[in-house]
Amino acid sequence: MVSRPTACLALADGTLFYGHGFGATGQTVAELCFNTAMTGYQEIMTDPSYAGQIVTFTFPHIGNVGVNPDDDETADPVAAGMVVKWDPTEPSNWRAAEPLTDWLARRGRIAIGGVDTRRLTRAIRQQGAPHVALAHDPEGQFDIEALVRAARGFAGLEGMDLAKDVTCAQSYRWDEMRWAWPEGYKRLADPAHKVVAIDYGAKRNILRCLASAGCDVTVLPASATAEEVLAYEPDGVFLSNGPGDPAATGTYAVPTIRGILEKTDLPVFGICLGHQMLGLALGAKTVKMNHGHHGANHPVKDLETGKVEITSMNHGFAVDAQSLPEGVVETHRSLFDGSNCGIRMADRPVYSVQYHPEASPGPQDSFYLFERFADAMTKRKDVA
Ligand SMILES: NC(=O)CC[C@H](N)C(=O)O
Repeated sequence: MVSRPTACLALADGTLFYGHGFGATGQTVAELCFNTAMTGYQEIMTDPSYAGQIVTFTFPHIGNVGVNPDDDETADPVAAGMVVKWDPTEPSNWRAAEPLTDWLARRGRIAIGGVDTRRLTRAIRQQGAPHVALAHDPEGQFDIEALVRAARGFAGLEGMDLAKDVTCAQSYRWDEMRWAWPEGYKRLADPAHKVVAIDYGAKRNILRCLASAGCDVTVLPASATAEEVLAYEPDGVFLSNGPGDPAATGTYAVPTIRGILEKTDLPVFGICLGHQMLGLALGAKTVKMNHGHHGANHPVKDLETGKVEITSMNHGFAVDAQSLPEGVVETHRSLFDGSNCGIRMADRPVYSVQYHPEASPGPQDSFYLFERFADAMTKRKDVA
């Protein structure tokens, strides 16, 4: 139990969790979710898809391997804060460059330790991702009423376009491949395919996976138009993951994707928010889930082969499989709750998945999806 609380997590229904604050001091409001992954807290905290969310880690030992310069999925932590069971211990790992606590403080992120994360996780499941306020004060002074009011005042992720906040400001090239110990990340020597990746909040390991599958990647901001994408004369188009409500981002992303689909026969591959963008562009609908899927052990069935993949997931919205129009096939389904996890156009190499084949963290069962994208680009060139 906590001896002297220096942090307080207030749920909008008035439930309070006290604990030890670490990282930055101050107060933040967000939606609260839980992630069940046993590794990869640094990748999770720096996944841009967590913008607007505080992450409860159900795995109790968080922080024990510190943080290092290689595992950031983007330049800064993007999750709004973190909730853990045990206060982080001194890091013990050959890759550790800094303790998690210092890293969070330097980057302005608030965390709370000493929380009964099992009880909190049950509350999240029962209430559906609650709105919360998290405060850290070394003096332990909390205005509880104001905190609960702040939690209630959070507008929620529905209707929020957050991709515009986390996308790149300018286009850039990416040629770094996956980690090859002991040399570190390798550079792509001889790329076979030119790919434009639209960045709604892309994780770096997705770009590394594309490069490792033989793609010379140019990353464009989320607002790119079909004309801007096609000006690069790509062999294929990739749609990235990202935060917020897909319907809100779709207002400008969908016309771009439709333009690409109407003007070309290019292979298109999307992941997570990119999957939702493709779904919307093809005429499907997206829905908000109760508490979403966030973890590294989610079983997904490939409906075409019958094979089950263990996948990494992080999403609070989903494509409604009932809304898929004719000509669009459901390819993957969650074995936890039956929700849609993949689609493709029946007659074109245009496909997407709700989960994360780049892992980071998580199993790498689904890397074949990057190779499938590369194969589709090779095939198209062979026909031409
Ligand atoms: N990882 C992602 O791309 C998340 C997509 C979307 N923001 C969701 O929560 O469903």
